[in-house]
Amino acid sequence: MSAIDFTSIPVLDLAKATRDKIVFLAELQHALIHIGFFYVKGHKIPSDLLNSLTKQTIAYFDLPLDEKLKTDKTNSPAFLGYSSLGNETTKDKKDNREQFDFANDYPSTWTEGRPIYERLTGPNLWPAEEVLPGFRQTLLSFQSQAQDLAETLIRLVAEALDLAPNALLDRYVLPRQQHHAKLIKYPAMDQLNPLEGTQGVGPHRDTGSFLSILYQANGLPGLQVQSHAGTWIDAPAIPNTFVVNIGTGLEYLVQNVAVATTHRVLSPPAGCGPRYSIPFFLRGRLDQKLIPIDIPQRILDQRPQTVVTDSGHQFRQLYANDPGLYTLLNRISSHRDVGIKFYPQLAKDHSISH
Ligand SMILES: O=C(O)CCC(=O)C(=O)O
Ligand SMILES: [Fe+2]
Repeated sequence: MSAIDFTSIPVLDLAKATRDKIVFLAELQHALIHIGFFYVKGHKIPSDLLNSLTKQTIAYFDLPLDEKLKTDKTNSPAFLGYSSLGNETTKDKKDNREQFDFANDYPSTWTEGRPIYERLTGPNLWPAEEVLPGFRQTLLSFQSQAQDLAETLIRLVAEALDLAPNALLDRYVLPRQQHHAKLIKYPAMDQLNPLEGTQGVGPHRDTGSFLSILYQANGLPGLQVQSHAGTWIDAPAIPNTFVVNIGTGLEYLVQNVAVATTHRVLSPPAGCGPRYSIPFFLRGRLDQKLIPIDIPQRILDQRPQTVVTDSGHQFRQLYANDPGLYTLLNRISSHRDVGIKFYPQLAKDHSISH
């Protein structure tokens, strides 16, 4: 076990990043190296926008199934749109959540002969405006503000590791890159088939991304983070904050000195109603190999020695060598119906079946 383990998740105040930067960077450095998770308060995303986002999220999932299926992911080679309850798996176990994936609204530009992962960039599937007035605009506004926040944070992450502020952003994140976000609904246990278990989403590390920013929209508990010793620590919703965590891409790039910590979501207890949450994932560019960067030795020396994980996930060298193909294969194995429809050969070559 490492010398410094954690029993709770720290709250960092972004306002301090300008007011008292040295202290802020020291707190951030500690969170990156020893926890891999932190809350951020003092951000600039207006609460009015977040309240509208929560309302739109609930309204979307309350639509009749046939309306939601008009935006079904099986219509999107970019894996955007709706996936129904139990349609996603983590480590071959069914997750009990419904989702709507969205991203910066870009057209698809892939043509035959271009790298296949370029098909991951493509347009959103929106419900008709008259069905959910304001939905599209609210989500895109959140998407753009969450991206600004993530870019601010990744600059501060670089500084906290004694790198130049733009060392990560300029090289590894493209200005017009398509980043994903999603609306998620986790039904409470009394709304699920008892045989389905209590896995909202199973233990995992965020793969194929650098930073995740999570808004716990209606304040329900369920998110848990695994300490180095293997204990599950609650990460309850704290008003006016986001939960931030590190993805495996960034972990690899910085020689494991920022940890991509394992986490999971338990279905809400019976009687609580559903949990709604909205993560945004800052993705590294798909065409840029990941080559670990130089980090000062005094920072490397602080790395935890042993970290227990229930994730089962091993870093795959393919991610570093070909982030685009890796990201695509990851999406195919999480959403097999979409993968088999649009990428049958790849799914076959990698033994991905229903
Ligand atoms: O919904 C949550 O609270 C966490 C979601 C999550 O970890 C994920 O989708 O990667
Ligand atoms: Fe996650």
